[in-house]
Amino acid sequence: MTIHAPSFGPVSLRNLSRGFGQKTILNDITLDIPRGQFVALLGESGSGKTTLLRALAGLDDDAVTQGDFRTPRNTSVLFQDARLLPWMSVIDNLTLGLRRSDAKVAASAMLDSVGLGDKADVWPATLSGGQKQRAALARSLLRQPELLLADEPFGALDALTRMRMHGLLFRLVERRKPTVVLVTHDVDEALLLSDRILVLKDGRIAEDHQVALPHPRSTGHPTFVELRQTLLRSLGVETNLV
Ligand SMILES: Nc1ncnc2c1ncn2[C@@H]1O[C@H](COP(=O)(O)OP(=O)(O)OP(=O)(O)O)[C@@H](O)[C@H]1O
Repeated sequence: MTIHAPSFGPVSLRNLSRGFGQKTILNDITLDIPRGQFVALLGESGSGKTTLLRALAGLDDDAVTQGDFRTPRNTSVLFQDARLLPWMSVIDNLTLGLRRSDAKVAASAMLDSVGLGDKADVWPATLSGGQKQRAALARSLLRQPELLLADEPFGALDALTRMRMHGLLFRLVERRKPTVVLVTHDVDEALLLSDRILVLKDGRIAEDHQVALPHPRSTGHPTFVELRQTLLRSLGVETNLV
């Protein structure tokens, strides 16, 4: 399936393929994402979501494209584990490698905005899982990325913390409007946050849904419920049991 977004955006790839051994994981994927769009990437386990994200992040030299492959230089990646360096304070983790004279001030402000203003000088090991992910999010956004790639960033968090993180991510992203690709297993997370939902299946983008619902979204909205059922069915979940 070839997907053309309304305008040529910061992410543009043509005929991306990737296999491991004899197994094709991504099969000729073509995708355009307009600037500032929030895209959620769904798919069953093993469908290739992380493989696609790694290719977009430029972390996979063996992903093959024919023709265009464009992503912004200023891209941040957020993983399921926070990947903070344990021997550096939280604020030093944020400013590491950041070349701007106001790095400390900007990092402090970013920590404030994720609710970790009082944790600047502590070791990462003293943070809870949710706090670590907030620090990782702060580190990513401090780079003011044009593209934020997030691979199940809330996957390891409990349900309540996850809900808080949804609100936080949405508010922070609204400020600067980077383009976002969020890999998730969670259909509600995709529906609550994104402008567009892609479903990866059999190596291809099998479905491409626009989510034209205003924010904040209600899980009870009829369009939400309908799209939720469609997506769950696509993911092989019996919706009458949900
Ligand atoms: N480095 C690798 N070597 C061999 N096979 C790999 C490698 N990386 C991924 N794969 C295989 O590619 C397929 C897709 O993996 P990928 O991690 O992209 O799926 P996913 O959709 O992100 O899965 P999940 O939702 O379970 O995280 C899987 O079958 C996986 O075993």
